[in-house]
Amino acid sequence: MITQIYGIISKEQALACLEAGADYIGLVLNDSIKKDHVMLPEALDIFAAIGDRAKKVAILDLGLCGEEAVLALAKELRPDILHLCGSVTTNRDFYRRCRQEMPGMEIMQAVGMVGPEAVDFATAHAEWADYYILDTVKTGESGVGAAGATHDWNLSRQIVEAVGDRVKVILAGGLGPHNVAAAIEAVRPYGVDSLTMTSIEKDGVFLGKDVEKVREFCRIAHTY
Ligand SMILES: O=C(O)c1ccccc1N[C@@H]1O[C@H](COP(=O)(O)O)[C@@H](O)[C@H]1O
Repeated sequence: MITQIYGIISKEQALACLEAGADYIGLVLNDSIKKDHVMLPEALDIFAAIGDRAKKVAILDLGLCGEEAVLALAKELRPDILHLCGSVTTNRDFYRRCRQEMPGMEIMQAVGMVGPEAVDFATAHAEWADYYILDTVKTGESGVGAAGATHDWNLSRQIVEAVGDRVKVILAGGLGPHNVAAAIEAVRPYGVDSLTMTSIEKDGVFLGKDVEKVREFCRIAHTY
């Protein structure tokens, strides 16, 4: 079972999460819901510090970004995995362009777990993406993720059963040390992801990662 840790805003935090057991490290460029984003120079610094010790994952499509801007940013940052969860719609031509212009970069498509239609979406697009990240949608938000809340794991399980032999499925949404074992037992995904429940926030302001919670999250997930 792989672990993906989001909310990385400095190279020190990236290295601490690596040491705590993160297999994939995620960051958000330019804009974010929780203000856990970084700008390009910091992102380049963080990815350089990680090197090949973890998969480097990036969300580039929040805010006003369109497909051209996302591709241009991807060419500069060169993530191992492009995580699509915001304004760039699921578009087969865009996926093709990513593969042609950024060979080797994998695509992680967010699936908003809003209801049974998520299972239909995941089944219909299974040959497009390398990964699905099954994530919660916060009421009133246009993107998928950073909700800090779980969703219906029965639907997630249905997606793993339907496409898990073709797409690597990562479960996200409100996961932390307190519930990751139950989530894995219920869904049996390829990996698990955490932002809010392994972070420090004060009065709704994101302050960084809680490395001991990251360590516990990774320890539990790695027993599977
Ligand atoms: O990390 C963010 O700021 C972010 C912003 C917009 C969409 C998605 C984002 N992050 C992804 O959401 C998951 C789940 O978050 P949580 O654990 O429920 O708070 C996070 O790990 C990222 O994959």
